[in-house]
Amino acid sequence: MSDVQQRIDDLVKSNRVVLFMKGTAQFPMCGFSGRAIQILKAAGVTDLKTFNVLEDEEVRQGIKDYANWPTIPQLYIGGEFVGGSDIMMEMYESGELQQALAA
Ligand SMILES: N[C@@H](CCC(=O)N[C@@H](CS)C(=O)NCC(=O)O)C(=O)O
Ligand code: FES
Repeated sequence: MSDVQQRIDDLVKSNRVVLFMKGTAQFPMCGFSGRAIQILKAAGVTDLKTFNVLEDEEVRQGIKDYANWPTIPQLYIGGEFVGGSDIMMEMYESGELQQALAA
C-alpha cells in the first residue's frame, strides 16, 4: 500500500464515522459536501470526523483510488466505504443510514 493509501486506511479504521469532504462541517465549500453534512446531522450522527480534501491534494486523489469511487464527498462507517451524497440520501430516506450510525 502506498503512503497515502496507508494514511487513509488508518484514518477510516481509527474513527468510526469519517466524511471526506470539501471544506469543513461548519463551512462546506461545495453543495454536495454541504448536503452530506446536513444528511448526517438529520440522521443524528454523534461522532463525526471530517477530512477536508481541499487542504490535501494527495488525499483528494488517493481517496478516489481507495474505494474506487471517483467523487467527493465519501462516507465511511466502521472502516467501510458507504457512498457519496446520493447514496447517503437514499439510505437516509430508507432509514438504513440511521441504523448504520446507531450500530
Ligand atoms: N453525485 C455525487 C456528487 C459528488 C460530485 O460530483 N463530486 C465532484 C464535484 S465536488 C468531485 O468530487 N469531483 C472530483 C474532485 O473535485 O476532485 C455524489 O453522490 O456524491
Ligand atoms: S466543488 Fe464544484 S461541484 Fe463540488
